[in-house]
Amino acid sequence: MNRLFKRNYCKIVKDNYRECAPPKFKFFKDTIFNLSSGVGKSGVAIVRVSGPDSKLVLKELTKKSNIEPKERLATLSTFYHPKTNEQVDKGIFVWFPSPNSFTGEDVVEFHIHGGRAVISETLDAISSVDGTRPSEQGEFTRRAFENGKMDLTQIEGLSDLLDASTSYQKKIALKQMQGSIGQFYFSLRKDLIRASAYMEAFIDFGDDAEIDNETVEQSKRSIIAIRDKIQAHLDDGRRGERLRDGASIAIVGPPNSGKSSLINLLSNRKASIVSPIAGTTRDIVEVTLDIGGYPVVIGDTAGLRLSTNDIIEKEGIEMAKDRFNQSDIKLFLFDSNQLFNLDNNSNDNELENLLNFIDNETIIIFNKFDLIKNSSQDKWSQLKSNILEKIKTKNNLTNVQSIEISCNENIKIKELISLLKLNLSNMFEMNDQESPLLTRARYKQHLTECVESLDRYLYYCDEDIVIASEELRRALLSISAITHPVDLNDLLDVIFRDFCIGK
Ligand SMILES: Nc1nc2c(ncn2[C@@H]2O[C@H](COP(=O)(O)OP(=O)(O)OP(=O)(O)O)[C@@H](O)[C@H]2O)c(=O)[nH]1
Ligand SMILES: [K+]
Ligand SMILES: [Mg+2]
Repeated sequence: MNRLFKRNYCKIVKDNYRECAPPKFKFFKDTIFNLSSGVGKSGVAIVRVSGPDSKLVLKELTKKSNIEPKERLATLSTFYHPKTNEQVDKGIFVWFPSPNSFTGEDVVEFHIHGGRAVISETLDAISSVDGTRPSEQGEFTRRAFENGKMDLTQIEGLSDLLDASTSYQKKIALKQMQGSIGQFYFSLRKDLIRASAYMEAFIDFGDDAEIDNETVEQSKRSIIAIRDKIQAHLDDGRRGERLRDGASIAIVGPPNSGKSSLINLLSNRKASIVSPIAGTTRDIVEVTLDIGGYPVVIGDTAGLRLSTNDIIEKEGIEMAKDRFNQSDIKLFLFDSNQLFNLDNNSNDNELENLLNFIDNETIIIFNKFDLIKNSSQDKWSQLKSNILEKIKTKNNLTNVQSIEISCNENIKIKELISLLKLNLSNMFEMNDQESPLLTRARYKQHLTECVESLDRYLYYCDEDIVIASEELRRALLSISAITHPVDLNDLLDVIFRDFCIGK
């Protein structure tokens, strides 16, 4: 490669890197404060102060004008109101000097007794110090972002962490808050910069560049590889969606097999009407649950009686079928006793048709197992394996999962839950190490735009190098926008609106 070209190439890479470096410190003038722990009476409350006058606040509240607080160590102290000199509380403060704090600024935390009067007097004491004001919603986090302590994906991870209601959601949010997804996008961006710098240098130098075709081809190949990596990340098989909305589980089966009894048992409440009348459930009854730390939405459905003439029931059955087809995990419930008493020689069309539904994502549940007498167990086992074998051959399945339970007698319900956990963990944790979970629609949008630009680049790069290079630049902007968007204001307002006052 020509030396001049090489130098130009390096300069372009450097400039681009600089462009996507995290922002510099902002040096906000105001010192902000607020209650950071939950509102209401509590054992301990935490009031956080951030900004240039944090140390002044500490001096005023401790009445020690030459205090040299220990860094990031809990110190017991009495706190006073600077105006009245009255004692406010006795508690602990922790001093986090800039830049080693959450916001990057000087921060002091007061750990005080969590009574309403103590909290309000402490806030009043702090507000009486010059240069301080109460924080706005999410303002501490916003400062952390604007001072380059966190990128936008980390902040979104923090927001998810505060919202997480299951341990799996918590695990993913914590990873994201610590930068997993941000680093993934950052490294994609770096690769893209390196690959595209060849193109830019080529344009700047034109024919003088004396770069061989092989160099251009190589740059093209690496761009194709990056494009494919982003596309693979985009094709995440709804994993991100499931994380947010929960995996979808459907309970289906013939009428009166105990579907509503099962959803009530799993959700520990009377969510759906149970009765001995076949055809009780008509609509889909949904319950959001945490099973083994995974978020799920379970739907109870109308009993599948394929031969019915009742139009309302028919409608319910259609809904049940749709729900079955859209679900990640399907629980197909049979009444063991009913199966047991079927006349072996009769060709039960209804049952045959029902068996067609069962696929790889189905767990077959033989409910009402309490009704199978001990003396009939051998006969039952035989019957069961015949049915399972039939399902396998009929639907071409290598394996079917099944379990015998009783909703009324609480037989093997724990085992059923373990089986569900196993299926959920296989589903949620798969490919976890390959690329981070696509957790937000916002990322999806930017990445899709990025891939579209790269596709246009690949289309144009042999025809019009200027257009092609412009597309590369756009691809870079799209991916940068995920962690460090150019037009921030609207986006930040939306994000920080979700945070509480003291965060
Ligand atoms: N013996 C016994 N009876 C059960 C069991 N589970 C449910 N039942 C009874 O079976 C009847 C039907 O139960 P449901 O839960 O309403 O059944 P379903 O499948 O929702 O019925 P549809 O909504 O009409 O399709 C009720 O009388 C339940 O008490 C069980 O494990 N053992
Ligand atoms: K019923
Ligand atoms: Mg029901």
